[in-house]
Amino acid sequence: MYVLGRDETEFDREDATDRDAGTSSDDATDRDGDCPPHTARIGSFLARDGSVGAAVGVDLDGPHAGVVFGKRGTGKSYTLGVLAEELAEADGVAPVVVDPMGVFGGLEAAGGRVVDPAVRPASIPPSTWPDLLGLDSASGPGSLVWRVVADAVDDGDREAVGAGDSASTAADEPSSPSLATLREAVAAADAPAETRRAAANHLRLAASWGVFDADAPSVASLIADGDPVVLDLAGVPDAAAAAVVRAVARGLYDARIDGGLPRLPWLLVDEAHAFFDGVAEPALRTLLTRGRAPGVSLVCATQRPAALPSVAVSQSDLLVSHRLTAARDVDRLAEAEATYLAGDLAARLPEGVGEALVVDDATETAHTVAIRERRTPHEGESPGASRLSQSEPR
Ligand SMILES: Nc1ncnc2c1ncn2[C@@H]1O[C@H](COP(=O)(O)OP(=O)(O)OP(=O)(O)O)[C@@H](O)[C@H]1O
Repeated sequence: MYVLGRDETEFDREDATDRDAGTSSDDATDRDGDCPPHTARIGSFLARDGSVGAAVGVDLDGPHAGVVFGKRGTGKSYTLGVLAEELAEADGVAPVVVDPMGVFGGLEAAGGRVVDPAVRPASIPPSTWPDLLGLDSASGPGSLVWRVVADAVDDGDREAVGAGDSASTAADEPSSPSLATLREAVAAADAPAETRRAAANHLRLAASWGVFDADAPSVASLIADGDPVVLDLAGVPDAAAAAVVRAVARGLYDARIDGGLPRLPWLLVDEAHAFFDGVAEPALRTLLTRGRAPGVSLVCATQRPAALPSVAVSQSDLLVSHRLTAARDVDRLAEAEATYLAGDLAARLPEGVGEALVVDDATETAHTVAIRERRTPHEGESPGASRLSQSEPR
């Protein structure tokens, strides 16, 4: 098997080129052979004549940053699901899937759990709250919310220390005010009535999102057993979904820094473009630029590569691109600035669903890969009129 993302693959680059072209004599053995430990088998090399070559895996021994690109319906979510299945079976890792479209429920067949996301208000920094609520932080209501959250979090920390909580317990499960507590603090604040009313209204709106819970379990405790956790964000308002992604991304990073997570977490984010222009952005950026040091992997899938910051591509050591056609999206791919990608990139992107150009920074190679079929159900079928007319009673 050819292992992407691992500096010392079993084969040298020349060998990989042979395999890419489907000419290696032991292709069949490799295709059907066992998967080496700490490797995710994602598919097989695909030759230009359409023949399938050696198996291709992704290194799971160390952390990675990756992107999965492709036009609608080319197989991005499916590919993310294949990776999640492999992570479900691997030792020492823990996948968390951000599922904005509700298409990863099939991972339950791989031992996964679909959870309604819950976030402690304290896991969103006080300075971020005005933005989260759509308030200008320089405005009266915005600065009031900022101040009230900061005071409530400080009070909570003091109480935890006063109650004799050990530092580590406080770090694992920091106490958090509830939204009701925050609203009470707003009502009692020394501020004009109009300011208090506006701040309270925005907090009430946030409560209606249904994702804030002062007693929500930490993400580290959710993934303690290593089984996949699917955060079902279907139907959750954009701002609330962004808050969830922020809290989870930061929670994984902090848990690894604090030593509170014995596994290497993999955060797989579908429809990732939706999270790079809101409150989740700083946490995702942290994972992209600094996540690998403590062992946190991030894989972002999107149909709109141009909507991701350049850093998403420049920091990724693994790039999987299904078909793209828009020039601005292909340009973002080209920002990988890899000399081995020189030439007409758009022309190198495979046409077929489930086929991808895979760029591996570790070995500085690019290959066409046919992503393998899912073992668990994929729920991302686009609704088609023909399929609907078959299932609807007439
Ligand atoms: N590797 C594959 N093997 C077999 N079928 C696949 C593969 N990848 C994708 N498909 C098929 O293509 C369909 C679309 O794939 P998927 O839902 O992943 O698209 P997508 O790129 O995420 O689309 P969208 O942008 O609309 O979310 C799947 O439902 C599945 O039927």
